[in-house]
Amino acid sequence: MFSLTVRRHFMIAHSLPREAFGPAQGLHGATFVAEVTFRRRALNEDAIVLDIGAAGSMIEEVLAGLNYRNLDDHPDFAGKLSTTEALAQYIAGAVADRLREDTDGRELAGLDVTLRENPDAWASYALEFDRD
Ligand SMILES: Nc1nc2c(c(=O)[nH]1)N=C([C@H](O)[C@H](O)COP(=O)(O)OP(=O)(O)OP(=O)(O)O)CN2
Repeated sequence: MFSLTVRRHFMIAHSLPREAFGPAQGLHGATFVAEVTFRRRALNEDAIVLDIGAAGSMIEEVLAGLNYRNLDDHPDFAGKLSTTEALAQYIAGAVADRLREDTDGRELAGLDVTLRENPDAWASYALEFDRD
């Protein structure tokens, strides 16, 4: 299995209104580093998993919908907790949607999104693609 990872960052504000989150129940900001790993069983005819530039553009498109937003007001997170884990799942789903629109992208085996909150804490979500 081959993999390619491309990294970008984005900034958000949000609150996590559950007792478990202590001071983070209040509105606070976060700068996340998003690492998206694309997995592929066999390289394409250009001997790559995916073009790095194309992968970066795809990630930027997805993150543009989150960057500088207060996620408490974002319709996709209405009634949901925008935890690092939930954000990783959301980004993975949105990147997967874009890959499905691309003939070569449909050949991928899956992807992983790792979101780093800070150098000591991160969360990941893995998606395996069904092949019919
Ligand atoms: N599993 C997760 N735990 C926490 C998340 C998360 O997304 N997933 N998020 C937060 C807060 O948003 C923030 O990032 C950190 O809050 P904070 O209370 O400052 O940090 P800690 O929980 O590490 O420290 P405490 O000692 O509990 O205050 C929190 N947790």
